[in-house]
Amino acid sequence: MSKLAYLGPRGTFCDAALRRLAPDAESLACANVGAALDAARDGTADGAVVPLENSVEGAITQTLDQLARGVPLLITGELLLPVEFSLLVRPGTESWQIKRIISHPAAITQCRGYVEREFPDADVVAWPSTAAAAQEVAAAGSPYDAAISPAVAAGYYGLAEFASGIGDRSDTVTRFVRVSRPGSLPQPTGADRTSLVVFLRDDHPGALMEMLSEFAVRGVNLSRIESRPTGDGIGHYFFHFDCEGHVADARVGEAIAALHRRCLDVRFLGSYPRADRGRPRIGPGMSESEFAEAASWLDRIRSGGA
Ligand SMILES: O=C(O)C(=O)C[C@]1(C(=O)O)C=C[C@@H](O)C=C1
Repeated sequence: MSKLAYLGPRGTFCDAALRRLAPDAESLACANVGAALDAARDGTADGAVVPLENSVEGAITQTLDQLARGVPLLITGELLLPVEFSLLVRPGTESWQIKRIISHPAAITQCRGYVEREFPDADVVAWPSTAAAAQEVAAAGSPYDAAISPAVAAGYYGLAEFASGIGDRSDTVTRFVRVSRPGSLPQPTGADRTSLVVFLRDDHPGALMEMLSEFAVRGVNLSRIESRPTGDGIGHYFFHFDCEGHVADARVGEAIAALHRRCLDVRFLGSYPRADRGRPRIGPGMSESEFAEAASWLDRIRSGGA
């Protein structure tokens, strides 16, 4: 049975994502995303399940930065998980007693409207995860009164659901990915996504456009682009890309190879089935058979044929 690390403890959205992505896996709760990825890297676990982006909050930058550096890991699967928040309290807690609220920063931001409306004077404090917040509120003598958390954590930690559906939007989704140490890639399914990190060779006019054009001229649709600071001063960035298709597809493989030629470094983060099963629209001249035919035509003319 494989063991997967995740942002714990039991009851986080990450826990729910892991159970959906790998129902038979053993799970290893970690204190933060970095620790979960390190467990996958050093072999403590066979892989990890981590949040990558949220439909309201955008990128989970901690995950992006950790995947871009250090020992490489490959994304082997993704899941879109609807996220619904509840306010969890110790049983018997009344509204006027809720003065200190804790949760994961992403959860706090997604419930800002509710908290400002219902508890305008409360202190809101960031905690490592939603379920860690629930666990803290349940602990004897905790100075905190309420946790923004998935409802399921109430059962795990003996809390009561003071309010449910407290997110500012009811249709929020977080995209989670499963990562593993490099090995074999998931087979192409025709509905795949490829993730990459690109470090520029130098900063010059049009550098971003040159990268984008490698995808555009091969008819590869991008589904996400994110710039992240390298840390080497203001104005220095690297880029995360998600594109439609699998590295085994000629158009995707050639686009990535072109970036490898032109850029300082390209970190391949994996090709894996899309959670929404969406298939790319393949423009004229961009199909596998057309790439293959063009390659054999080139071979022919290079060897003197017509
Ligand atoms: O704290 C959790 O429950 C998590 O799984 C983390 C996380 C996140 O990193 O965005 C996941 C989904 C929600 O957006 C809030 C928190």
